[in-house]
Amino acid sequence: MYSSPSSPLLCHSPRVTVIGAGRVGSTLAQRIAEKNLADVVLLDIVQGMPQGLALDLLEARGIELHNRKIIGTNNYADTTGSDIVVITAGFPRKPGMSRDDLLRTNAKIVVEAAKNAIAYSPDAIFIIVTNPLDVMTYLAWQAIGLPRDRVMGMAGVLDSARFETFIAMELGVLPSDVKAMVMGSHGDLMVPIPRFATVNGIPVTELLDAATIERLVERTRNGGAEIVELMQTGGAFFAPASATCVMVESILLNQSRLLPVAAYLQGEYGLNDVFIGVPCRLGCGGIADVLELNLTDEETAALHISAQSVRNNIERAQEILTSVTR
Ligand SMILES: NC(=O)c1ccc[n+]([C@@H]2O[C@H](COP(=O)([O-])OP(=O)(O)OC[C@H]3O[C@@H](n4cnc5c(N)ncnc54)[C@H](O)[C@@H]3O)[C@@H](O)[C@H]2O)c1
Ligand SMILES: O=C(O)C[C@H](O)C(=O)O
Repeated sequence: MYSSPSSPLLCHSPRVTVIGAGRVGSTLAQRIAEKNLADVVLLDIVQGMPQGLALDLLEARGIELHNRKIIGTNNYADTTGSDIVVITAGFPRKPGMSRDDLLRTNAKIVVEAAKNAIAYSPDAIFIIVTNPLDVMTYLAWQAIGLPRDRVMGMAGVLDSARFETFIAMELGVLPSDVKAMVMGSHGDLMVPIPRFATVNGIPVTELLDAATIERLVERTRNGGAEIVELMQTGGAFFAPASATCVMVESILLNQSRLLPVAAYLQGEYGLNDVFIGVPCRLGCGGIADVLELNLTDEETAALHISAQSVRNNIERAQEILTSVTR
C-alpha cells in the first residue's frame, strides 16, 4: 500500500467551534458543514445531545456530498485549535420578554464559554450570537482580552436580511436583488437606514412612499419578537444561522465582505467603548476595517440613543457578574 509523507500544511482543515448546540448552534453547524466551509465542533453542557446531533449530521454527509468532520462534545479540550469560535450558548427569550431580560441568565454563561474556549484556541476569532447581543459581545471581549478585530457580534446581517425580506415582499421582487443596512444595537432601538436600501441599485425611497417604508422599518425592529410570538417556544434560528454562516464564510475564505457587524468602537461615529452594529469589512483576520459613513443628524442621534442603551445594560451586566462572583 502506498503511504505519502504527511504534510501538515496540505492537511490543515479549518475548524469552527460552535458553543451551544441548541437551535441556532445546531443549524449553524449544519450550514457550515454542508457548505463545505470547515470541520465543526459542537459543544453543549447537555450530555449526549451534541454527540447525537454530530452523529446525525455525519450520517447526512454522503447525501449532502461533503466530507467535513463534525464532533459533538461536552469537553472544551475537543475544541483545541479552532480558527473561529461562535457562542450561541444561553437562553432564548419567551413571548412577552425583551432580549435585555436575558441579561441575568446569559451573562455568566457567555463569559465562561469565552474563557474556556480561548484557553484551547488562543488564535481564534470569536463571533457572539447570544442575546442581548451587543452586551454579551462586550462581556466576552472583556473576559478574553483580545484585540477588537477578533471579537464581534452577529445581528446586523440578520436584521438587514429581515428588512430586505420585507422590502422584497412589498415590491414583489427577488429577495437577493434587495440590499439594505441596519445599524445600531440588536434591540428595539436598532437603526434601519432606508436611504441605504436599494433594489438592484435603485433606492427604495424611489419605489416606496415614506409611510410604507416606516411600516417596514417597524416590522424589522420587531422582527425577532414577531417570530417569538408566533412560535411561543423560543426564537428564530434558520435566518440567524444563515446570517452567522455568512460571517464565518467571509472570514474563512477571506472574502472581505462589507457586512453590518457588532464591533467595538473607538471614536467611530463619535462613540467609544461600546459594541454596536456598524458596517465592517470581514476577512481572514476578523474585522479588517470599521467603515465610518456620513450619517444624517437624525441617523447619528438614533445610533447614539441605541449605544446609550447598550452602555446602560453593560453596567447592569457587570453588576450582575460582580454579585455572582462575590
Ligand atoms: N444575535 C442574534 O441575532 C440572535 C438570533 C437568534 C438567537 N439569538 C440568541 O442565541 C441564543 C441561543 O438561541 P437558541 O434558539 O439556539 O436557544 P436554544 O435554547 O435552542 O439553545 C441554547 C443552547 O445553549 C446551551 N447552553 C446553555 N448553557 C450552556 C453553557 N454554559 N455551555 C454550553 N452550552 C450551554 C443549552 O443547553 C442549549 O442547547 C439565545 O440567547 C438567543 O436569544 C441571537
Ligand atoms: O428575537 C430574539 O429573541 C432572537 C433573535 O435576537 C432574533 O432577532 O431573532
